[in-house]
Amino acid sequence: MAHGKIPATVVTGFLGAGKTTMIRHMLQNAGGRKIALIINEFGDLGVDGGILTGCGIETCSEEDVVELTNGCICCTVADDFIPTMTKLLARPDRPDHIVIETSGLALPQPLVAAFNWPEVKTKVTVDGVVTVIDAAAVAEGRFADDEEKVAAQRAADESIDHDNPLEELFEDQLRAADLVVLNKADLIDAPALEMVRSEVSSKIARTVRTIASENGRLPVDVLLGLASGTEDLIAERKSHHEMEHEAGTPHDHDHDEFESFVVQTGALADREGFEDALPELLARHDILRLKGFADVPGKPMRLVVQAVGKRIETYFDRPWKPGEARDTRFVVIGLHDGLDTETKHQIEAELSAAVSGASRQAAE
Ligand SMILES: Nc1nc2c(ncn2[C@@H]2O[C@H](COP(=O)(O)OP(=O)(O)OP(=O)(O)O)[C@@H](O)[C@H]2O)c(=O)[nH]1
Repeated sequence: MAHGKIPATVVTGFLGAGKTTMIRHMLQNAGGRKIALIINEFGDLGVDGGILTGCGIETCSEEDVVELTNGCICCTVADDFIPTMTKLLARPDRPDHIVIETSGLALPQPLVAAFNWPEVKTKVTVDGVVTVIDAAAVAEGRFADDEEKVAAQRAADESIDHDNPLEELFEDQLRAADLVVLNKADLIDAPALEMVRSEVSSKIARTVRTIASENGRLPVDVLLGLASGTEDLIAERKSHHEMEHEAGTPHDHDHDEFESFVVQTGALADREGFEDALPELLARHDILRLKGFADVPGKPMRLVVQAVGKRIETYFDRPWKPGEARDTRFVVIGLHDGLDTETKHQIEAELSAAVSGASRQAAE
């Protein structure tokens, strides 16, 4: 597109739903489109940016990835997102499309609303909000089990309205959607998938397209080119937070509900033992998500570690660069209440033991 507004796609979705995997597939199949990627990463370590820039795709140069590392878009739109966008738009090589991956913990509404800011509105339009969900998790009822109870409680008592923030966040992400991707369809059967589809539809007042995917492998034309102009529609897709404000019950919108911290350990001496130990370690401390990179001695490649619930995945993504520190670092994300300083130290010690193989030796 030589002139006119640049379309921007906002990819949102819960932790570990498969946003990065989908975007990576999209970049690999961009079909000549020049896509600029903005990543809003929760935590100190831009792991998703690292994974995407490490993908080795010709069309995906490191300069095209811009990371916002200081927290949720919702709180940093003014001082972080807008300048990033302005900088991107000032570049001589205009992208054909902008893709923004939001943090798994961000509300999409404020971000989409930010496209109405004067500096941005004249140059960019929101092509669509694509919400990726982990259909396998939803099929297990992970965001649905207490729904009625919570709704009833909320109606009865405003002061407990954040008792189930994960579920609210999930619903807010669905409400903002122009397209919902039911990812991880490979992990469930057809009836379960249909159940998830109708549950998703029941949470969205409008008719929104849903599409099943495995590892985010969807034709790029399905994801890009929705031409929704969502910035003009987002006021109708209110989040719980916005509705509560309008109801005149301002509350402490506290991102401290979630907490992330970075753990740096020694090199990964015992990959198998580490993978075996990890699910229990995460469950023991109610960790929502762990991801990072590891140095496996003797291997020229960097090992990516991904963990969501019981599912652990490790793979080598790219060689360590000359001069790059072969660090082993993980971002750990959990609920704020469950992560006091003592617990963090405990997690750090347990991760170090698992990485070094000490925990396996102790068990034997
Ligand atoms: N079985 C299966 N696994 C998947 C699928 N899509 C993604 N995964 C895996 O799920 C994990 C999380 O995927 P990501 O793409 O990192 O998820 P994300 O939404 O970017 O996660 P956050 O960055 O934490 O918000 C990875 O281990 C993926 O390989 C899928 O369709 N099926």
